Amino acid sequence: MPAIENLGATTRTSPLWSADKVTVIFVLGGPGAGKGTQCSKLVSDYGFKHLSAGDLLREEQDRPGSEFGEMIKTYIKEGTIVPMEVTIQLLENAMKKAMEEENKSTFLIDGFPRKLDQAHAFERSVVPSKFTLFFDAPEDVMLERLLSRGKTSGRADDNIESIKKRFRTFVETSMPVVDEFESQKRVIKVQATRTPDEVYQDVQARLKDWDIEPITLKFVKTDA
Ligand SMILES: Nc1ncnc2c1ncn2[C@@H]1O[C@H](COP(=O)(O)OP(=O)(O)O)[C@@H](O)[C@H]1O
Ligand SMILES: O=c1ccn([C@@H]2O[C@H](COP(=O)(O)OP(=O)(O)O)[C@@H](O)[C@H]2O)c(=O)[nH]1
Ligand SMILES: [Mg+2]
Repeated sequence: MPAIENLGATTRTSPLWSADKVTVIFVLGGPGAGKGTQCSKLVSDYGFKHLSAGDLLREEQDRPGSEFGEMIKTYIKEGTIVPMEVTIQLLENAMKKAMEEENKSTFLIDGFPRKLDQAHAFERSVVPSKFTLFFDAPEDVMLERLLSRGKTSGRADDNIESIKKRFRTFVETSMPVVDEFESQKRVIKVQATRTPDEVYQDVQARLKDWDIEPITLKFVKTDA
């Protein structure tokens, strides 16, 4: 991947792609709600391309020579939102790559947009989203999951200090994004407290309402 020396994505005044050609489903929910877990399930059944904004930021943070590495590290540890120019450029680059190399056109964008300015800039300059899949869980459930993930994740933000800050950012900065999409009737809200499989059953049922069906592999019987 080229260095993101070109941060031009957000300066565009019209979308790079049309929503007829490229489908974007935003996946939101508090830290630990299970976004990544549900996205993995969707990838295998629906053939979507899964792009986690957090994973792309961590990858850029660790890329030798990145001019953004130190900045990203600080924002992640503090649970605050990295300036949108960086995240949107990383997402656009990854989308382009998946279109060219894997022929993908439907994207699950996980953990983004976490702030209203990002939501507006992405839809204005990259592509309007179709809807948002929102995973709802109370903080006590999310806290327990994150502390448990922290035992093996190696993530600098899966500790109690960072988690508290992330919860605060979620309530103050990210929920307004969900509320705005909700007011536009573009949110599928799923209760995320049950087991991963039970949550996934709900997700599948709700996607059906939007005419989104799993990929079915057809086995044609042939005469031997
Ligand atoms: N429905 C669930 N019930 C219990 N644990 C879950 C559930 N969904 C995810 N987890 C676990 O909780 C942690 C956070 O899940 P993850 O998918 O990484 O959430 P997010 O991407 O929203 O932060 C992981 O350790 C994951 O295995
Ligand atoms: O659009 C984004 C997505 C993530 N982050 C940062 O990356 C961290 C981890 O995000 P991730 O989605 O990986 O966390 P999760 O919710 O899955 O635990 C966040 O707390 C933010 O600091 C950000 O700045 N902008
Ligand atoms: Mg995640």
